[in-house]
Amino acid sequence: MKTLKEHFKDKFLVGAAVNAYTIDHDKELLTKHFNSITAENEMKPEHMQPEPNKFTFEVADKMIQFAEDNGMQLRGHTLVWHNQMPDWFFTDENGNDVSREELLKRMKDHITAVVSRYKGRIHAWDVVNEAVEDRGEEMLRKSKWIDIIGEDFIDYAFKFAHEADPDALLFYNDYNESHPEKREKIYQLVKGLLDRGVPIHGVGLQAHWNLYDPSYENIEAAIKRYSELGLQLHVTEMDVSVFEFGDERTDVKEPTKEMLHLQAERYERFFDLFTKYQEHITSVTFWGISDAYTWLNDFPVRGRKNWPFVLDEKGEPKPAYHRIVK
Ligand SMILES: Oc1ccccc1CN[C@@H]1C=C[C@@H](O)[C@H](O)[C@H]1O
Repeated sequence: MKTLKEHFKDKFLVGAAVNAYTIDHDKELLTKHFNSITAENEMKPEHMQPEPNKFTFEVADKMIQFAEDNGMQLRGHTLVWHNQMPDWFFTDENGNDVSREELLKRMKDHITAVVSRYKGRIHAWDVVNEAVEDRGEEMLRKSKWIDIIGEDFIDYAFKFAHEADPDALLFYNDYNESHPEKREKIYQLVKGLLDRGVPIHGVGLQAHWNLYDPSYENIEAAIKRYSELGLQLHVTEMDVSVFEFGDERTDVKEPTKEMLHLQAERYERFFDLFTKYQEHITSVTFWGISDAYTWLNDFPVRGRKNWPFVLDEKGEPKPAYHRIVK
């Protein structure tokens, strides 16, 4: 039976999100199936610069070394986001918001320190994560970034990253990327960046999907729409939850046969779409390695187990695996 990376080797990279534990514990499974990794949390600002001018690179250094030692690429995640930022980033010594100039300096210093450290070693960066508002008239979500700097915080983030590593592929990354309303906002945001000459090279589709949503039609429409921008597309955080978003039931202690069957159906159709658009989609990353661990065990319901991947809790292929590696 072919491994994931073997089966898709002529189509796109196949990646997995890793953490400080799985990079060691799941080394064999990682090197068997994947040729790309992403740090699930360890390269986010709260982990990379927890205190002003105090960078903690140890785990990230270990991950990039693991990737290079095993012929893998590494996707940097993420430089500018409204979540998982260290508290100090937006405030002065009195706890007040810093000025636009000061926050731009802190943004530049963070991006320059992190991106230049891994210059030429990190294949792609999620420069800005989840800046678009899900619903309503507003294009961009409220955040300390937009409150203090303004809407051009996004332009600056990409410019600083490009200055630090001109060869890195720079991505805008978001979830609910296939919902028509948000799709159009993401499209307009990225088109605006391109029109202003901002160095952006790709759109990251997080692909946090489930057994019921989004529709194949909406996914295909999103892939086609983003492809019109002429940029690379990365599926960056794929998982297929067995629960519909908003379903907070806690009575399911293991996936039912029906769930596994529907999940296999969905995964097959998803990867058929990725294959159909492989000239645009150059990387597909699962937001974990196997059902042994997923962030969905705690989101949106803390402590509620989920089984979103194609490898089970023992790292063995599930029905979905056999429908995509066919
Ligand atoms: O942040 C969200 C809020 C609501 C829905 C989905 C998301 C997805 N957000 C992702 C999920 C997990 C984190 O580890 C990733 O860094 C983030 O990009």
